[in-house]
Amino acid sequence: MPAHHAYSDPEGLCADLALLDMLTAPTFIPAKSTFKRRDADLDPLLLATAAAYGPHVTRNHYAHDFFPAVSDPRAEGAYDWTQWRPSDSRPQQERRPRLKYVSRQAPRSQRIREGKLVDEDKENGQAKEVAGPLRCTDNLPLPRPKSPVATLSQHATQSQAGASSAPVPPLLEPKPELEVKCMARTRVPTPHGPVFLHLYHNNRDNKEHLAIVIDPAQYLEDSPLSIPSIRSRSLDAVWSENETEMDRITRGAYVGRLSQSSQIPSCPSDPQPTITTDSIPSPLVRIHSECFTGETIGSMRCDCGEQLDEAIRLISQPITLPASSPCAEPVTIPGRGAVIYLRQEGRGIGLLSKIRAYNLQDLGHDTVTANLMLGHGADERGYEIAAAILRDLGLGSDVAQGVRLLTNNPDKVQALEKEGIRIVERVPMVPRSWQHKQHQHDLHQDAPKYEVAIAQDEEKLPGATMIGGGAVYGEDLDKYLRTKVLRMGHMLPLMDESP
Ligand SMILES: Nc1nc2c(ncn2[C@@H]2O[C@H](COP(=O)(O)OP(=O)(O)OP(=O)(O)O)[C@@H](O)[C@H]2O)c(=O)[nH]1
Repeated sequence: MPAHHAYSDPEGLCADLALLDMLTAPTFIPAKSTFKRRDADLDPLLLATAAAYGPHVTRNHYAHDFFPAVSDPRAEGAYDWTQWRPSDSRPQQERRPRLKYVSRQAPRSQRIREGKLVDEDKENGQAKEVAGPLRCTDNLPLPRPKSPVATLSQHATQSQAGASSAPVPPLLEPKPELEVKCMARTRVPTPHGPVFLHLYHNNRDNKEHLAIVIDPAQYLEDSPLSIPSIRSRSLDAVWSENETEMDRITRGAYVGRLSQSSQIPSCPSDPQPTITTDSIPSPLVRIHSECFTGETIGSMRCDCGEQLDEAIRLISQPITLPASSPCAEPVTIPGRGAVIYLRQEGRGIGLLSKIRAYNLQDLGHDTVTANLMLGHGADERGYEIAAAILRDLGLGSDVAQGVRLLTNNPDKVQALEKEGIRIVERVPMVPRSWQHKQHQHDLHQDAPKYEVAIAQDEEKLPGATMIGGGAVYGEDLDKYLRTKVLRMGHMLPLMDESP
């Protein structure tokens, strides 16, 4: 760069400023006129702009220190010291004008917070959307700060109090109190019977988590017992004064079975019967994490597809209640419960990392080590949103019956209990191939390989996901399940150790 890149030409200066304006404007503003051609060896403004597009420099930082010569003519390399005299006798206006440019962009951190900027995915160098709460047509209450970690005034007071005072916690932005809202609900017929699919938004992440509610008793006009329906409070709420009955029905806030002849919007105040008999078991609930490979393309590296189907099947099983007196008939009620389907692909590490982890597994590492080698935790999932969805559905609260949780994972039980969900029983999820193996073992010692038995027995069984009513099996799956038991503490007896 020439030592004296002078802005003695005011026309050139204006053109540069207009160009900078255009390049740093929050939205693209087409140039009003063409820019004057200048033949500097290296134009510092263009260099600065190019540099600002690099990975670690934001555009509004260029004037601070990247090209110090722009704002300070005495900075290193910027000033021709051979011209220096003890006192510069030239009048002020003859000196080189200093370029002062103030970007109109907010600081990068603020733009990221406001969701106007995409952050960089450190792992693959691609831009990714910054996670932020979903905002669209919903009317979630404004986030309320819980108890801030440390306020500015606390910081000021404590730092005045001197070094002996208690350590000041770092200034962190308080997380907004978690809110979930069921945006829509609809009936979906499945091989196991009808389910109500609920789609949730929340103010913590930008994922669309789901609840698959199994409660066909809601269709029955004369239910044998008064059992409370599993319904979303946020869905049944009135969202605005202007909401019409048709608006409510379209988003799924209706009762009974929707048809051309039955269109009854629900009411937030619809009375819910309380369970009067102890003999009705608590609803069966599964918290399931998304697994594209297992659920959609039938991967047999894991049992996720099978587990999703098995959970819906188990929850949909009719429940036979014991007869209340020797001469009374036993009563059968439809199955009740829900699968909360969390978008936490790959135990929270995402599909990209999970695919990479599979390659590491092919090299001989187990699922836990593969995650760690990629710089992730063994399990990065959280269950606050699942708990909030359960509460919204009236499941697992203290006043309600509590839930029976379908899982082998001790972390899930602990995390949900920490969130205040009452778990009255843990129901194990035994892999179907292990159930078969056990069955074959019980029948006779030299049973055929369980894979063959499974293929013959269950090939045609209908079910949810690509796996349907069948079972996944094979070497990959066995390794996966063993790692869950041996390294993640899953409560499942290993086949070779069971009788
Ligand atoms: N990182 C990683 N994630 C996997 C792998 N295989 C499956 N997953 C993910 O593991 C999750 C499955 O977990 P869940 O079905 O909730 O079950 P769990 O927590 O293991 O325990 P259970 O409730 O006992 O089934 C899904 O998000 C899958 O995508 C793998 O090899 N690596």
